[in-house]
Amino acid sequence: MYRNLVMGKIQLKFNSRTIHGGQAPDEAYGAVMPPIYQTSTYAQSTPGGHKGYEYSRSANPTRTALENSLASIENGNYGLAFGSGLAAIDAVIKLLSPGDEVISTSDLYGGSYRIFKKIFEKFGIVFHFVGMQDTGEIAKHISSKTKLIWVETPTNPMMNIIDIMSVSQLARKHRILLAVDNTFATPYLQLPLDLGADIVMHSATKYLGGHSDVVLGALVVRDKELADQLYFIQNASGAVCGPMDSFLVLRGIKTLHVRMQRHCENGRAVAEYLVNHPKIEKVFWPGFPEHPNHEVAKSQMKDFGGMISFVPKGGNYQDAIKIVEKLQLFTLAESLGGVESLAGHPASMTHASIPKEEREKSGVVDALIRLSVGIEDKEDLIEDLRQAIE
Ligand SMILES: C=C(NCc1c(COP(=O)(O)O)cnc(C)c1O)C(=O)O
Repeated sequence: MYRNLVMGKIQLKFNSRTIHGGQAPDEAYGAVMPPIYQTSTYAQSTPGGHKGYEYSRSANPTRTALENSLASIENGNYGLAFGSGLAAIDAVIKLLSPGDEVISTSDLYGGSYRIFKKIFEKFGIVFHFVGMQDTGEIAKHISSKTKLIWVETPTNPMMNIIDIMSVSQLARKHRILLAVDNTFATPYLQLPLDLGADIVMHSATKYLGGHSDVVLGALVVRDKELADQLYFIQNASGAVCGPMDSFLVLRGIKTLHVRMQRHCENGRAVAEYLVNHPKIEKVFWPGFPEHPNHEVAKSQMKDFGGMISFVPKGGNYQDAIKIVEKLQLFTLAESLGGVESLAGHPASMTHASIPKEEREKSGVVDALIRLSVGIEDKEDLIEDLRQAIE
């Protein structure tokens, strides 16, 4: 049970669990960092006579250390690691059967929309995309066929906030699984399992890895039966991550708490600069009291993160492109959550797989710019934005 991780007689708090959670010095030589077991197979003294590992798709000691760490930081009992965030999502949807229905937030990562619509609809899974800022809207779409509610909060890229506890109460009432993509917030800011979710998912490519040097996905659950179903899918489908990537995310997690503090501090400074800028039309950041669900954000988040989206005044496609091309410290690139600040143009990059009329319904207009505010000096970040927007 990783929730109550104890070292000796000390019940560890979150920051300590990012460093020690799920890990102990290696039994062989006392290595403090879990070794990278770069092996696909393990000697057996007789068929089945192994030391708990027989083939690295099924289990690998470095991946096990990462899965234990993931369970520990999300207050779960079981962690699972995959080759990417979308591979983790793939595993969750494979819990379902043809004819089952999923209610998903209508503002979500473009790749998540794509795997739902372009991959799993072909196998008979029905997806409804709903504005989830009001839990009542979700309830209107529940039927006897609804088996999963898929939440991102904050959402990518409109920064909508969804009330996890409220949605979990609705899901539980109808015996529907609730999965929360916790990529933008991370467990430093938000603990979906504590708020009633059944499954937490991460693109660990982002804040958990934290250095833009690995692609990896994660799931964390508390229920053993659900964990066993997901471990079966993980092994049977085989979309696992390797030991080197597992090591990189293990190392990233160790500084998650200090990095998130700086992401939040810099995020606030950038959001406040933009919202007071005469050439900026609208800024989307859950830390503003004017944010539609700011009170929900305050109730379920420790702080408001480093992800921000904004629209330049009178903005169109060209205005947005001109700004992102002029940025020098913010790097124009896909992805988010690394130590370096990144800028993106969702309409033509991360959300290009969503049809224009569909994405514009949730506010992803051609002029929208998304920022992943890193941990550089905030004065430099603001100067970069000033010269790009002027
Ligand atoms: C690459 C980007 N997003 C990946 C992502 C994913 C997919 O994770 P991958 O590790 O890229 O497969 C899932 N959920 C959220 C909220 C995400 O943001 C991006 O938004 O730039």
